[in-house]
Amino acid sequence: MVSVTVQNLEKVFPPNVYALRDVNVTIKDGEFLVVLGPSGSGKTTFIRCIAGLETPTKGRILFGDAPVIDVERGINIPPAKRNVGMVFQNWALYPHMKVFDNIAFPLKIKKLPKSEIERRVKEVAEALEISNLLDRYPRQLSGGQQQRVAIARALVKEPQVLLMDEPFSNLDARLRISAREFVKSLQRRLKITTILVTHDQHDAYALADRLMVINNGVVQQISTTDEVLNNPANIFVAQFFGDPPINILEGEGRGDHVDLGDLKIPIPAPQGKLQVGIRPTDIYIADQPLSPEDLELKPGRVLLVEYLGFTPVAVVKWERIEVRAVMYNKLKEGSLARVFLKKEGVKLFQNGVRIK
Ligand SMILES: Nc1ncnc2c1ncn2[C@@H]1O[C@H](COP(=O)(O)OP(=O)(O)OP(=O)(O)O)[C@@H](O)[C@H]1O
Repeated sequence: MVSVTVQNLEKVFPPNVYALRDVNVTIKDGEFLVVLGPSGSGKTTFIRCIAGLETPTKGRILFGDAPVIDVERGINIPPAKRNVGMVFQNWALYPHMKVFDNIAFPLKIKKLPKSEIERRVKEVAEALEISNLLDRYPRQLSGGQQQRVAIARALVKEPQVLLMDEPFSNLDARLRISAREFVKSLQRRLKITTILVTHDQHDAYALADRLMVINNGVVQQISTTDEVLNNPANIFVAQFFGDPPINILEGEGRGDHVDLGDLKIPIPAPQGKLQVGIRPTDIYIADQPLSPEDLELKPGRVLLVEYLGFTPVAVVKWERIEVRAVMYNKLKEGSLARVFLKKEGVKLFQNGVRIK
């Protein structure tokens, strides 16, 4: 396997759409990188540039030490010679071919001997637990099975790099979870350098060794999922990654505290307007503090109790401000609640950029 190094990558679509701006990232040998961003952020363009299906306007990409594209030096290795496996959003199986032939297709193009093709298709089918499906047509398979066939077809070439573009988007919620587990354990087993693109933060959280968050073609942050969650680089990242979503409140820095109007939080903060980010897991309703360091705020009114996953989260209101807070007791809507804050979880932003 290889590392993938992306340097100063830019893609401008005519007349003037900047799909990618100066992207720099190195994906280590055997690493699982997830690229997370909203619709239109440049994710597909990024992965297609790596596959060779799109030609960047600037920059270079190396597999190990070897450039597969270097715009300035005029190097552009065609997709078939890059030895990448690609799984597309719609899986792109050939409907008129049986599973065996779908998987065998990339090897037939390479004109490998029949016996070799047979051996490799059987091997990959076994690894993906679809040996019993080789005689069926794609329409005779469930979504999860079709996805495995698409992955088998990507892997049968024994690629150096596996690229997956929204591979779970056609699966229902339950299948999605088992498909994620499957992809993760397969990647661990094969130790194949993998880049997966998704707009779904749950995919990202479940799969990524490292996460690259992108918006408007600009990389916002590249780090482990925990680091992105606990130390988001800016407000966009803080709001885009995290479930339940982070509370963002307008405040005023006053040196030794932040003034939120209804509440004053005793943490050091530069003078002036700022935004305060508090994850619902860092502000909670309970009968007593979970830890002696946690700060008790003024009691707030429980406006609403909602369930995010199976976790009860309350919308708490003071005079003006409202936040979502995890709930550890069974208070009814309308009750006055004791509210506690984990001060170390409070994040401060100025002009959208993280300052603390
Ligand atoms: N062939 C093209 N011609 C012109 N503009 C394009 C082309 N392909 C993509 N774009 C534009 O480039 C930007 C990035 O698109 P891209 O498909 O990479 O985003 P994405 O993050 O993958 O989005 P989605 O999640 O919706 O698939 C968008 O503004 C898109 O409209």
